[in-house]
Amino acid sequence: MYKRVLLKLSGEALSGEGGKGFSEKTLTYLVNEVKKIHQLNIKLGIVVGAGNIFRGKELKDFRIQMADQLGMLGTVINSLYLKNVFESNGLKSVVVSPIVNLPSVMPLKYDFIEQCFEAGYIVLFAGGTSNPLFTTDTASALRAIEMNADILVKATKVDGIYDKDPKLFEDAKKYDNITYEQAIKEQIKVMDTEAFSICEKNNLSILIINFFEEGNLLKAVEGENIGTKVNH
Ligand SMILES: Nc1ncnc2c1ncn2[C@@H]1O[C@H](COP(=O)(O)OP(=O)(O)OP(=O)(O)O)[C@@H](O)[C@H]1O
Ligand SMILES: O=c1ccn([C@@H]2O[C@H](COP(=O)(O)O)[C@@H](O)[C@H]2O)c(=O)[nH]1
Repeated sequence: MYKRVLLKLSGEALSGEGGKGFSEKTLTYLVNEVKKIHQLNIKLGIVVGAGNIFRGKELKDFRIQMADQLGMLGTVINSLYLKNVFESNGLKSVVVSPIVNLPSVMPLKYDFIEQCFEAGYIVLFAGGTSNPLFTTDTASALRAIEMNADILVKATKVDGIYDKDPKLFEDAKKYDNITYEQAIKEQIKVMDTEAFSICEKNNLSILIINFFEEGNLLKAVEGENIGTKVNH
């Protein structure tokens, strides 16, 4: 079983697949899935995207530098939203981010994060990398390494990495394992190349799983053979 896990959630884990905003049904599902792993006493960090609010590239009339700042703020909104939902359901959590100074957001400090983990808090890393022109995939790779995670679990809308996009091609073939090098070379779009590259340099395994399949998160943390594993 993994002891320190960075979970990357799509913004759609809050809205439902393809949706915008927040869905009570999806959030209840999310809380139940997270509860199953939190009770194993693992140190859990979460990076959440903002596809349910803004993805920079979707704002066509904006310069990307500006649009991405809205996207990063979207991740702060989602993290605060999640903190509230978690706490209403008995899950202690803290939001950390270098990009905003709000009463419920703490600065990102390694010693503080470690104290939170020791006290059983889920740490929500908000604000992406703090820089436009990136996405929360890259942020999750950075934060995973900063928190010394054993694994980066990307919980998304597909059940792993395929040789082509399985949402577009019915004949796409799934990989159980793939190297970082192959993922980068084949320009696999399920995760940013930057994220693959950071994980490769720091020897951090990635597991891609389908978030919307009940029990998957627990199976992933327990080391079951699901999804697609990316390593050397
Ligand atoms: N080779 C591939 N294998 C698997 N999925 C792929 C592949 N190429 C493209 N995809 C697509 O990548 C998508 C997942 O990446 P995407 O960036 O949309 O999700 P996310 O990172 O979970 O969301 P968000 O942008 O909200 O953080 C899948 O829904 C899938 O359609
Ligand atoms: O480091 C970062 C992370 C994110 N952004 C912007 O936020 C949105 C939402 O993140 P997703 O990973 O797409 O869910 C992203 O599209 C960027 O616009 C950023 O600029 N820098």
